Amino acid sequence: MFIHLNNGSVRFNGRDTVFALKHVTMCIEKGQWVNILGPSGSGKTTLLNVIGGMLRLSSGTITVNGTELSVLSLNEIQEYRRSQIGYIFQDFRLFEQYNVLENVMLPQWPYQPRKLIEEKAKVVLEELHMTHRINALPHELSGGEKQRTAIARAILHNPPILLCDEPTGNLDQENRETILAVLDELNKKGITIILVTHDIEVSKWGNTSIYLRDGQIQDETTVGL
Ligand SMILES: Nc1ncnc2c1ncn2[C@@H]1O[C@H](COP(=O)(O)OP(=O)(O)OP(=O)(O)O)[C@@H](O)[C@H]1O
Repeated sequence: MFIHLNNGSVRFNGRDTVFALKHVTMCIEKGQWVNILGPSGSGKTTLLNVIGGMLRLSSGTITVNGTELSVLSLNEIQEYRRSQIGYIFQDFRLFEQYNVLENVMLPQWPYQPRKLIEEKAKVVLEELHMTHRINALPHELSGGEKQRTAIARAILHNPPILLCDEPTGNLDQENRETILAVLDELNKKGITIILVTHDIEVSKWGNTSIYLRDGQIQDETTVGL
């Protein structure tokens, strides 16, 4: 099993104690595209963050690609995130002062020679039909172009897993379809996609959908085909 969450719970101890995930068990096979649906506050982003190593479980275990995340040190978790995970967001999270090419290259700057990163970034941006915009600043881009830039940045290091948090939430219908088609192409090349959405139309894409309510998977959900 590529991703195996076993009886995983997340408890936040703030002013109120909140169980964002409650004893969730699920499996995801390599190369799948899994949508996570559910109402606001149901635990979707929490689940994504647990898989991405941004958040530790309060109890239970999660194993990704043979590695149990709870036993990793901080450095090992950072390395896990760097090698295994790409992440895209509804609000794109581009750096406004940098152009498209620089935005794509930035996360890899500490790790590889600049020239090599630039070559790779240009290839990825060409695949995403962004070559004509590599010098543009984020505020000069359309929403779809911003998200294609964010996708290029997220996949530059060839992660096996792409986590998508409402990736089409800020896009019109045409751009939504374009971005989903881009994700579909990446998925066909083998990347595992886990996508959080409110939008039932988006869930028509991919292999399967998980419905969360109040931190738990709903009964009718098909988990792991
Ligand atoms: N850092 C935190 N501290 C305390 N409670 C939190 C924290 N992060 C999330 N929660 C709570 O955990 C629950 C699940 O939150 P989560 O963000 O995973 O939901 P979601 O399904 O992604 O919601 P939305 O669709 O609104 O983004 C919510 O009740 C939320 O208030």
